[in-house]
Amino acid sequence: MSNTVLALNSGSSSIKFGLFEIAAADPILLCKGQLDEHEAKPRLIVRSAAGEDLVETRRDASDAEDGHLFADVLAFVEDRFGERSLRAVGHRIVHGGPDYSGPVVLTDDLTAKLQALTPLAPLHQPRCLAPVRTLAALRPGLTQIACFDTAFHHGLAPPASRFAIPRRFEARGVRRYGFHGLSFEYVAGRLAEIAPELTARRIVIAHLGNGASLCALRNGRSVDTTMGLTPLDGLVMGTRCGTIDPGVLLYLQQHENMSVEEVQHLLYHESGLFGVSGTSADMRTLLASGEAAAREAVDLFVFRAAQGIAMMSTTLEGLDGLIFTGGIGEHAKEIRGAIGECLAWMGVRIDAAANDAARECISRGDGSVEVFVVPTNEELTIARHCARVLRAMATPGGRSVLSAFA
Ligand SMILES: Nc1ncnc2c1ncn2[C@@H]1O[C@H](COP(=O)(O)OP(=O)(O)O)[C@@H](O)[C@H]1O
Ligand SMILES: CC(=O)OP(=O)(O)O
Ligand SMILES: [Mg+2]
Repeated sequence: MSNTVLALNSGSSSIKFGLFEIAAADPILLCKGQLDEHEAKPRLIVRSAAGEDLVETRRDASDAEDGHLFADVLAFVEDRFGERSLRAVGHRIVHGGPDYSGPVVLTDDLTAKLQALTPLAPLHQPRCLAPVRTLAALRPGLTQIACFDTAFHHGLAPPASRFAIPRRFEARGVRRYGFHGLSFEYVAGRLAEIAPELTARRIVIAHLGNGASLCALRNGRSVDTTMGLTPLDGLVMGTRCGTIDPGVLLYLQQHENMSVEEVQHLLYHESGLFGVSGTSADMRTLLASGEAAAREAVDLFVFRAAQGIAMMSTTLEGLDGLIFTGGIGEHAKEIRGAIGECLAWMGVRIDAAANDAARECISRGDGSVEVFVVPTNEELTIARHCARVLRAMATPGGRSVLSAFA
């Protein structure tokens, strides 16, 4: 019987998962899949590690709301790998607040505490926590582990972490937290494998997906990032505005008579690529569109990403490596190419043929910045975290679960 861990990556536009065998030094992917809850007939797809279709089920929307898709995932795992093979479920939890620098075992109390952070990540936190409750109801004894997007940025310090508001608010936790940490951690680890000579240099990772953020890395650690107290700050995103004059928020409330809830909805759901194009949040649709507004939305996305990379380079006092990841970063060669052009003055030179082919290294030899495309793997990061927590739990007289990650 294998010891397995199910890693759930609940994002703003999808729930992806991977099932991993955790006996070996590094977790081994057994199968992967996706839950599409927002389709008219919510769908579960499971594929083998090599990508062959294994299972596809559809449910009525009301069944999916009641967690039946998760019951289908458990049934698949138990059927295929044995009833007691599943040792834990690891969850991507977007906001961990100020306390967590690593993964922790979820309890009812912790789940409630994390739920209270919903106003700081309204698009994500409920979507991340709903499966925790569903799985606890389906398998009450099952160990569930929270793996935080914020944890990788735990070491952020002023000035990068500080907002220019009265200090009493910082003491209450109003500061830059940063997100996409599970992705940045994976990519930083992968970079250490593919270009070890770069790890001590000045690196920016661009996670460009439905949510998008940048991370400045020094010696493999996050020293700056574009998202803030919430995943609303920084780059232009699918439906989120990114950095905006805070006076706009006051204007909307004072002169457009919008309520706080309406402003929140506008900034999280109606802005970004969707708001500027007026048609779509999906980069594929916008790139294929002939409309001027779609082109302008893409141009704004590129402009702000390039500005952000220059800003992260200021924190690092230069730039030696730039890595693209996330759905857009991995697949949209037009966006990588356009960002590269905006940053030519900084020594970024993208090789058109390598970029078209999405090779691992896409920079030309005459530039001063090495540019890579690295597919992210948040599920593997979650599985690694879970394996460490389970090992620490299993060590007789060993360190506590929490101190093992300090
Ligand atoms: N071939 C492609 N060309 C351009 N954009 C793409 C392509 N494939 C995916 N994308 C973009 O990636 C986005 C999703 O990124 P992803 O990282 O998977 O999202 P999430 O933030 O939900 O994890 C989509 O909204 C789409 O705009
Ligand atoms: C934090 C965040 O923006 O996540 P996602 O890209 O999944 O929306
Ligand atoms: Mg994602």
